Amino acid sequence: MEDQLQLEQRVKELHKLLNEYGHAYYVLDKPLVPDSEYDARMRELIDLEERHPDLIMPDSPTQRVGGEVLPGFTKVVHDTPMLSLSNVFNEEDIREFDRRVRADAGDVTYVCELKIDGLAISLKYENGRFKQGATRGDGTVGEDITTNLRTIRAIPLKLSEDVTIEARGEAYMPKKSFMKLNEHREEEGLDVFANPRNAAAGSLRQLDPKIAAKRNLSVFMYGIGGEGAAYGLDAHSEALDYLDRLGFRTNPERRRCQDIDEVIAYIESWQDRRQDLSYEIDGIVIKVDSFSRQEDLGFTAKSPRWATAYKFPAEEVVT
Ligand SMILES: NC(=O)c1cc2c(N)ncc(C(N)=O)c2s1
Repeated sequence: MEDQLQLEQRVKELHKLLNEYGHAYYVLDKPLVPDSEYDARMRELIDLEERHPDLIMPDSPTQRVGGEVLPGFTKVVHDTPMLSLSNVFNEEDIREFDRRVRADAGDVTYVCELKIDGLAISLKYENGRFKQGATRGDGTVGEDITTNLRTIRAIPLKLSEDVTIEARGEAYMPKKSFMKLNEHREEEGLDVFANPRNAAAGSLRQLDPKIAAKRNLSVFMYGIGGEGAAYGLDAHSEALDYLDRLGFRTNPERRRCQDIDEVIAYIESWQDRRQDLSYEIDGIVIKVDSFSRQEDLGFTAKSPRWATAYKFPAEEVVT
């Protein structure tokens, strides 16, 4: 008869190990141990929980893939709207955006980020634990896809601090996973997905989380819902670093730019390099960094006036 206390101790140790290994592998893309070691520890935890179901905790790494198939998705009203971005298409538009920003807010610095071609999501945590995940929907009302988002290993079930926060970002399917998925679908005589964004959206709209779990989705988180100032943050770049510290996956290619010339140089540097990325991007997001400058600028009916998205010219499809 194994000692109950020793069992609980070992389960806690395995949670800690698997969360550390998982964070390093799925969030930082820097594995700490070979896959064989990760799998062996996961196997040990699954066996322990099968023999002692009383030891199964809701945030155990084994509990990412829920059992039940949902009858449908319930609606979620976002605490603050998930707005869309205005678009710019060339250098003249970008300079005009900068002129308008400086007319109302004076000299500003910007943050440039890769615009991930996936679907926007909202993740809510209470006291550091993942509680609810939703799609953007129409910006005001989205769908509760918590059970599907729990299967994405780049989404932490428990944060490094017991904070109550909403993180916003993009769920996406890596290019390699997209190619493999379409090969399988072709072999099975199923319709193929037109692009990774549709494949990611289709995967997260599955009512059976076991299907979403097999689609190898990932995320990049890029904002905090509500007032960043509530967390003692003065700028978007600080919010991104805070999301990192909490355990979220953020995109490492972000760049703070002192002026619009640096923004334009950054955009030009990605014009051709984007095909080297393991995920699709459809542009570059440009944001005024300071939250107080953002407040000076405010919003139009549907978009922030302190941000815009430069869209790459559509790639000519080689037929
Ligand atoms: N619609 C939006 O507000 C955004 C959409 C996206 C996107 N698809 N990818 C990256 C960012 C970002 N890093 O801010 C944003 S922001």
